[in-house]
Amino acid sequence: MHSLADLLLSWLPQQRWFAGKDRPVDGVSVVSATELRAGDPGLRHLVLEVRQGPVADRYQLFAGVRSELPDRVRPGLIGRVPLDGGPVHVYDAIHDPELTGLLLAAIESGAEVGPLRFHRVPGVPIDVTLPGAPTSAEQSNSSLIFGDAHICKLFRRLSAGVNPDLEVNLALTRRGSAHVPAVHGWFELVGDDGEPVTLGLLSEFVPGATDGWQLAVTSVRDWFAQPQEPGVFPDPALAGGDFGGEAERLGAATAEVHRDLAAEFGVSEVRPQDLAGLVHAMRAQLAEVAEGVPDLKPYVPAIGAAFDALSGLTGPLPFQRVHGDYHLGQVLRSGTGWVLLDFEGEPARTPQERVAPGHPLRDVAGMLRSFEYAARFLHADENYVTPDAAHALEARSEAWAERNRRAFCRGYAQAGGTDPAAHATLLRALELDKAVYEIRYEAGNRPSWLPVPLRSLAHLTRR
Ligand SMILES: Nc1ncnc2c1ncn2[C@@H]1O[C@H](COP(=O)(O)OP(=O)(O)O)[C@@H](O)[C@H]1O
Ligand SMILES: O=P(O)(O)O[C@H]1O[C@H](CO)[C@@H](O[C@H]2O[C@H](CO)[C@@H](O)[C@H](O)[C@H]2O)[C@H](O)[C@H]1O
Repeated sequence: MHSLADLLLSWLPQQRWFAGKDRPVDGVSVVSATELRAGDPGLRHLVLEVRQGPVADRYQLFAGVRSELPDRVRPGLIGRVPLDGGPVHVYDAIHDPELTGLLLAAIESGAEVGPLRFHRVPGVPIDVTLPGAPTSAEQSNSSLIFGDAHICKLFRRLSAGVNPDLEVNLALTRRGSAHVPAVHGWFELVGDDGEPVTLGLLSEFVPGATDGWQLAVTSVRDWFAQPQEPGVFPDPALAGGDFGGEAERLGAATAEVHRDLAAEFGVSEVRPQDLAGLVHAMRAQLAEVAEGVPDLKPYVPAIGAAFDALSGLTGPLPFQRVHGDYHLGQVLRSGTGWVLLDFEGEPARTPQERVAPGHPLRDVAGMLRSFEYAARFLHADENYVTPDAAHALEARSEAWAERNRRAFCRGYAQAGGTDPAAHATLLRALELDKAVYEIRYEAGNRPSWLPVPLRSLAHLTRR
């Protein structure tokens, strides 16, 4: 029988949340194990150290332990291992409602178990009988939904310190922002040095909401299905599932959140001549990603030129705390408006980079990239679009992306954000930088999606 570490070697790279799929895993070890429940089923919190070449990343796993495995838990199975004197099944406990409830109970009671500390925001009622079920969302971490009351995000790859998602959400909740779900609690691991490592965030669940990605892709499908009279290109505004109005409102919500972030975390003025560090970082990422993904190489000169053009900017630039990884999957349309999620920054960046102040147009650029993704991602699905049809649909994709880009930027500027139209050089460099990041992200996390950002580079670099 294999050891748990051996089983994890092959199990981890199959998980959506595992961020190192572009490199072989050399070794896995358990560096912290905390028993949250003894018996059958049992629950242990594990911190795993995963070694890949010179890099060692830490991931967390809530490991369920059972002698017999019910079918509902089977999707999380890691394998059978010798433990506590007998062979037992070990599995990812997010699939086991008998165990997920223990997390909510620990937050409710403010429990301390070994190095784990659970916190509850005072005054928030928590019904500990609610079972937690995993979401089916396309995401980098894992989340559990408890009834229609709470959602608990388990950060998978761990980094030292307070996670920026918790830090920013606490600040915006305190400010009474209507555009973030209220924080209900969190939990962390406190190391021997007293430093916390945020492990999870419990937030208000926004019921009946749909995320921006689903809405946008539905709109794109409707638009692709819109009939066309010979020689007359249809107006995307007249398509049944038009997203333009929502894109404009999303732009406005984004500007309001930027205003609140500036008020909470401050604004510093960066002189154009001080942008050299930023350009250097953009160029370094470009070189690194092109090395790993040769298909990026033909675009390197055009992208590099767009970065260099930043040296021609004039006037001080306001830098502030931003979302940092802004896209359509990070926004929910609730019954009352747009809600922003996941202020964790880009998961493929270092913790320092994730919290570094940036120009607010960085988020605008992220969302514009997302419109490009939504407009073209169906092209990568050969069951939906044959290579010939993909060519014919390109004009439709272009029109959809353009309409929603404009609407979003209009909403953003009208609500008081920096006018994107007046900062074309900066916006272009930020958009290309985001596209390069996406190529790295897709190679490491979802290799089958790699053609999506690669294909859109042809358009971006021609603009
Ligand atoms: N407060 C919430 N209410 C309802 N659904 C949510 C909430 N927070 C997250 N979700 C759902 O979970 C998905 C992933 O959340 P997110 O915070 O972006 O996680 P990740 O960091 O793993 O990408 C979202 O796209 C959304 O569908
Ligand atoms: O998991 P996070 O939401 O923190 O962000 C990472 O994963 C995203 C995908 O889940 C990725 O976003 C890219 O794909 C989206 C479609 O799935 C698209 O809307 C985004 O524009 C595109 O960047 C994101 O880059 C990554 O950091």
